[in-house]
Amino acid sequence: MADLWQSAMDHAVAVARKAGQVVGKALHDDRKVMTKSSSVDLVTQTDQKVEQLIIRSVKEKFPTHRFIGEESVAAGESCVLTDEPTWIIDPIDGTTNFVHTFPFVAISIGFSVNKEVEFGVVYSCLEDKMFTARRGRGAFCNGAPLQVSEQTDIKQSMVATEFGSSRAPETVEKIFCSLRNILCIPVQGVRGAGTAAINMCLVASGCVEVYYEIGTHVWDVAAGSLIVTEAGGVLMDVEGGDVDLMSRKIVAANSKTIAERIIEEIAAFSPPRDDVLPQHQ
Ligand SMILES: Nc1ncnc2c1ncn2[C@@H]1O[C@H](CO)[C@@H](O)[C@H]1OP(=O)(O)O
Ligand SMILES: [Mg+2]
Ligand SMILES: [Mg+2]
Repeated sequence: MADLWQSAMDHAVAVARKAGQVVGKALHDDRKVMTKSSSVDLVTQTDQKVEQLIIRSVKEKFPTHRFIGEESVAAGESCVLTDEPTWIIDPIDGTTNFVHTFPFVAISIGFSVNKEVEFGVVYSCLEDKMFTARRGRGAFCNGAPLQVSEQTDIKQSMVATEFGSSRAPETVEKIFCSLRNILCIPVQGVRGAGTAAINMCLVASGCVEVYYEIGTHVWDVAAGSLIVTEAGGVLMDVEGGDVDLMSRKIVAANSKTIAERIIEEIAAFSPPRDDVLPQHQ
């Protein structure tokens, strides 16, 4: 059903662009903040409004498709990936950035069939960069092909990561342990855009060699995962195994060499998986 997925992808691009306009407008007049799991896990009316806008628009065109949306899961819906065509949506990836007007905010839409991501759309709306990938057909930014960096030396590499939303002392300890180990390899720099989806697009674009994080959710990484692999990159678990998008642990790198080198330095921990209740811990 290749043609059907292409029309779904075209729809995803169109609705992501429309969502980006809503986000861009709300940046100036509608940033009323609420909290979810903790005082640093933020949500706004715009997150909820944009998710509803996307889901409504997709349902009209593809009434049988399923959804996993960040804000729907936060409202109690299940987060289980089946073999059915499923839209995996993060309406605003980078809500903390949005609230502070820090200029990296993305709409992330992944689409999976038989538990495999068929296409991914990440719209970095404040930069007006539309990142797209379709399985087997490459990754693009505003239509231009993307290619990961060719760097093989970790000491000449840039690393992206985030501090996440947990402030539990044991978690913060592990995050800083990994960060210190990696900084002292030494690598040339450590960066974080404040959004998992854009960090993955930075790997796909060749700006950073590797992004790793523990604590991401499936809606943060579904679309970006295909953009990275279609740009020639690799995905792994932080402990070296195969990536599992529900496991909340991800390494996205330009190569297996760089991924494995970073993994040596990561102090791993295991937050509750996305597909077991309760959500959002
Ligand atoms: N305080 C915080 N700092 C950074 N990321 C946070 C965060 N709270 C939630 N996150 C989420 O965790 C992801 C991975 O770092 C981010 O892309 C972001 O997605 P969100 O904006 O969609 O919630
Ligand atoms: Mg997110
Ligand atoms: Mg979000």
